[in-house]
Amino acid sequence: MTEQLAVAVLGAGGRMGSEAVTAIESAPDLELVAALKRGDSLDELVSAGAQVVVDLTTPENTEANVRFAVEHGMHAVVGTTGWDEAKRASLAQLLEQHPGTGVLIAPNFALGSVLASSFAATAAKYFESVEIIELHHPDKVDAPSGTAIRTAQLVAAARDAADVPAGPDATTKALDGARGADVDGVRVHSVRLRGLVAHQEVLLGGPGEQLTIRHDSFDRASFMPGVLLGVRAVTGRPGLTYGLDGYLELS
Ligand SMILES: NC(=O)c1ccc[n+]([C@@H]2O[C@H](COP(=O)([O-])OP(=O)(O)OC[C@H]3O[C@@H](n4cnc5c(N)ncnc54)[C@H](O)[C@@H]3O)[C@@H](O)[C@H]2O)c1
Ligand SMILES: O=C(O)C1=N[C@H](C(=O)O)CCC1
Repeated sequence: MTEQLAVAVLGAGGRMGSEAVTAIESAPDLELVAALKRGDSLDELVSAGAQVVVDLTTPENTEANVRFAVEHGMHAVVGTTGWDEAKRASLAQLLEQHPGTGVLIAPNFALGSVLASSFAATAAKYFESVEIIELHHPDKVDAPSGTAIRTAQLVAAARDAADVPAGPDATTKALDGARGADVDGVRVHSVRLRGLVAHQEVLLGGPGEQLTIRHDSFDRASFMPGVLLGVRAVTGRPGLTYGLDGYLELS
């Protein structure tokens, strides 16, 4: 039998972390060697011999956690939000000093969500208008969601590459926030509602028509195939990968 990959979870007491612990424990090729909660020392990752660290913590803590992992020769799979361009650039620099070490930052692990964002980017240049509505549970601390930010970035890059002008918008008078957040020129609207898990709609409008690309995560089980895919693949993907789409064959 081939050796199991030693995996640690950070944020093991949280909604996603507890689900990831169960998924890793159920995978025959993976061994859960540490499950750290808030307040536990990161040194436990080293003493446990973790090869891959899964970070599902909070936007304030994730950067320090991941940098610690890389500095100690561990690969990391990161689902936590808050990784803006400056933090990613700084991490990429750190990874240059640790050749062979890989980090995956995945704003969304659900394969359907990754596909939906990719489809939206493909469609974006064919429509005058694009706006995003993301809808999540009310215990979420960040807005817009990491998924919506990533989707807006992909959509904006596709429109820029095709020289598509900004979408029409005659608004000159609006209450603060009424038109949502501007992410690279794409309007993103955030809904927080009890009963929801994680949902997103990309609305694409042209003369007389609308295309809506919607994805729903009804349960956090939806994220686990992507977490496991990331854990298994990251050891062979040195450097920084932003988006699970980087590990899939999407074009
Ligand atoms: N990429 C994805 O597919 C995906 C899916 C769901 C959630 N998320 C993101 O994952 C993050 C966690 O989401 P959640 O719903 O599980 O939140 P949560 O609040 O339920 O869990 C976070 C947990 O991390 C713990 N924590 C904080 N700092 C820690 C540290 N240094 N070490 C160990 N534990 C620490 C907290 O005590 C908490 O238990 C959020 O940023 C969320 O947006 C990503
Ligand atoms: O529940 C959350 O929090 C989620 N966070 C990620 C995001 O911000 O996009 C992924 C979806 C669920």
